[in-house]
Amino acid sequence: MSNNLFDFGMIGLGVMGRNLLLNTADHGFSVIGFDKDEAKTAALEAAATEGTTVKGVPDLAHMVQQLQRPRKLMMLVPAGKPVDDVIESLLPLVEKGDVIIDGGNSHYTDTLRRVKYLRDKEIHFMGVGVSGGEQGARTGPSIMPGGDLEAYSHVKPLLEAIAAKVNGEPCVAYLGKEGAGHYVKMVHNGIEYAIMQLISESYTLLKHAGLNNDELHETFKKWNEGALQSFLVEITADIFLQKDDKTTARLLDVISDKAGSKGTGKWTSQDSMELPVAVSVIDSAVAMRTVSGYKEERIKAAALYNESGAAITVSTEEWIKQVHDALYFGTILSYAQGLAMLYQASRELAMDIPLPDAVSVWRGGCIIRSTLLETFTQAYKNSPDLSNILLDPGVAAIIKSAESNTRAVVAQAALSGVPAAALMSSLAYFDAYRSERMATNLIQAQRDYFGAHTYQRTDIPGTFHTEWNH
Ligand SMILES: NC(=O)C1=CN([C@@H]2O[C@H](COP(=O)(O)OP(=O)(O)OC[C@H]3O[C@@H](n4cnc5c(N)ncnc54)[C@H](OP(=O)(O)O)[C@@H]3O)[C@@H](O)[C@H]2O)C=CC1
Ligand SMILES: O=C(CO)[C@H](O)[C@H](O)COP(=O)(O)O
Repeated sequence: MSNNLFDFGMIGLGVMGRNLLLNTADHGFSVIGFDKDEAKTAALEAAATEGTTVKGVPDLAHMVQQLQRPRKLMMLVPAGKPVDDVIESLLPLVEKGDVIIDGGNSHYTDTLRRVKYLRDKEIHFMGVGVSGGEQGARTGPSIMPGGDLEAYSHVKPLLEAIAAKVNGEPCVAYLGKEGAGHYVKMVHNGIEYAIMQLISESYTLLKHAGLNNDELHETFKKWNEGALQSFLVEITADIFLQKDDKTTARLLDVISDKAGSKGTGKWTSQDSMELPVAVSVIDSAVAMRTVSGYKEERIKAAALYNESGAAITVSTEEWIKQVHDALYFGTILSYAQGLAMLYQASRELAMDIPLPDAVSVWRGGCIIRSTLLETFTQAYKNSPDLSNILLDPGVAAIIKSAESNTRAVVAQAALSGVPAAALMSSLAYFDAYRSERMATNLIQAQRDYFGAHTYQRTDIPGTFHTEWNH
């Protein structure tokens, strides 16, 4: 710490801000934090590792005055108005050339607006996605920065120090202009929703075959030692064992099935439609969280439509293998759709997102980290401008190996009446994507029939309209 000035300041000392700041201090940076909740500010220093330089201050101006220039400040406050409020409180305190970072889950259009607003005042504003939850923030998250390169040069050493490491490489890279960091984080979360939905469908399909919590734990634990190795499969295995501290049940069995959400999955679906890019597995995941909220209607519908579905016909061992492959297939389709969205957004929104770097950054620290990302890294090494990872021969070989079991699971889910919207969606997307000729020629005919919307022909160039025989 030179001149008694601090290297880095944090505004918002909740789950993410406190842990990221302590992580930063552990890497030799002197840090200072402020939260409008005085109790959180007061608790900061006691949580620091011995020998690190960490200070909590109850006043924002006091914090800003104690930062080295150009000042490097991050906020980790809830998205929306709190971010604008923090910016307004900072404006009288910061100077030309300072760097303000929003590390929360802000919508990228808000980030674009804020970048412009602050650029006019010669303040750098960076939208930086951070993933890894509480533990990741404390020990090494995946970090997705976007913004101007000059600002990035000021914070690069610090972000590289605190990020998760994979094979010694930090899980952070410059991901493009202005809103690119938050765009990549939004799509990361869309993929997160899709994979979580696929895992929950796999859970219900295995339960349908009679697996209890201990067997589910063993199954997911084993899966996590193989091709499905990932953070989400790993924590799922743990979840089955957690005991409830209020009853004799396992905790999972007493958790309500109404799923919450803060909106990033929905934003991914909404923005995919603007581009447009098809992210149907993500859409299904968002829709299923919504359906989960219809609890009272679902209870009535369950009584009305209570026919039991067909039993599973294969052995439990074979069913576990089939569900494994279906989850693997669906997971690849989730990444494929998210990455295709980034590919398109990078061009349409002129954000210059380097896809190989985005994939590399996701390999460690974040919620969607998995060994599959090594496969995708290789795919981008072979072909850096790949529009969809399904077109990579290595990925195609994996998909083909899992395809037949995926079909078996989707068919069985339909016959048994087990909800499996994301798995079904992944297979439906795949079948459309691999169709040289789809049935959408009929849609074109219908559009021209009722609305003279015109169509193109397969044999003659040009645009045509027919007076259909009504
Ligand atoms: N939790 C997670 O796993 C992840 C969260 N994120 C994102 O990170 C951001 C922060 O999340 P998280 O840490 O979980 O949220 P928390 O609610 O735990 O912490 C936010 C903190 O910011 C404080 N705060 C709000 N407004 C101001 C202000 N104007 N000035 C100073 N402090 C303020 C809040 O105080 P008070 O409580 O008094 O309002 C609170 O202490 C969000 O955008 C979230 O979506 C990203 C990745 C993972
Ligand atoms: O950003 C995160 C992880 O990367 C959040 O933890 C996650 O998105 C939570 O979202 P939701 O509450 O909508 O499930």
